[in-house]
Amino acid sequence: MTVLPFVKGHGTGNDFVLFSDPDGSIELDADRIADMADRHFGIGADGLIRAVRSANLPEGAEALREDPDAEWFMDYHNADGSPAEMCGNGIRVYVTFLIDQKLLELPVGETVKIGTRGGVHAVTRHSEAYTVDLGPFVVLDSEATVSARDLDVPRPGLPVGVGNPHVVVAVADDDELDGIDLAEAPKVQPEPPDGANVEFVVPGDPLVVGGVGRIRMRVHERGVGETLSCGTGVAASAIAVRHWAGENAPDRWTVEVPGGDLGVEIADGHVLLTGPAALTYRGTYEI
Ligand SMILES: N[C@@H](CCC[C@H](N)C(=O)O)C(=O)O
Repeated sequence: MTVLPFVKGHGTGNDFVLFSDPDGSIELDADRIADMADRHFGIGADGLIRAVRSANLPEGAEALREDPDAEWFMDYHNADGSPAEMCGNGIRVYVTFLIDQKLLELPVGETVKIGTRGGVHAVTRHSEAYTVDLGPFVVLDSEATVSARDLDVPRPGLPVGVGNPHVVVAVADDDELDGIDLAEAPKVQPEPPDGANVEFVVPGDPLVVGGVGRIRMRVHERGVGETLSCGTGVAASAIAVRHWAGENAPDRWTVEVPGGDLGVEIADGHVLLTGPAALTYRGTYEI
């Protein structure tokens, strides 16, 4: 039997189990990860993050080719055990974990490069939060149609890529947003080949206050279900609403999710996400 020490953490209520495996020697299959993430029979989390030195796994070697400074790789899996390219909330919690475990020194104001399946991302530490550069984004030309339980008719959705796939749907108002039942996965047509995270948004009224755009969002995450927050989903939502709003739309956005508020900035073709990260619990898990 192996006893695995783990830490739990969250970013605006999107929660993760994190453990350290610098040599990449701990093998966990999808079923085991799903067992650990189970909220009734396991530890419970939206995702599981393994801290591995990039040099010690094939995807990490690719990250090192992209940027030799990416010493650490965020090996991210959703609660159902599926791997994901990127997690905007998880990467802030991951950096907090590396600092906590004394695997990384990162004074306030400094930046670290982290390898992920979605490329290398720079994370900058502030006193109360982190900013992650999610890199360039894509707004796809193709329209999608999204239906969800308790949403009267299917709605148009905008496919947005921020390293992982998203489809963003605008709804009429707060009542409509709150009325959607996300216990069941929304259906996207045509079906995205690798699945998608689906965000439902209500643009603020007024949309812009003090030069900053405002959005409310709920999300159904691929491989998880409804979560209290999704960092890449927040970024995708700001990109979609900015796209719909046209030329005079701002570059800075505040997105309210059930777990709190996150900041988004679009600069030089990149999308930057700012938010908090916290470690909440330490334990051991027997394998
Ligand atoms: N919660 C994350 C996204 C996690 C991965 C996602 N479920 C996927 O499969 O793409 C975030 O904060 O970005």
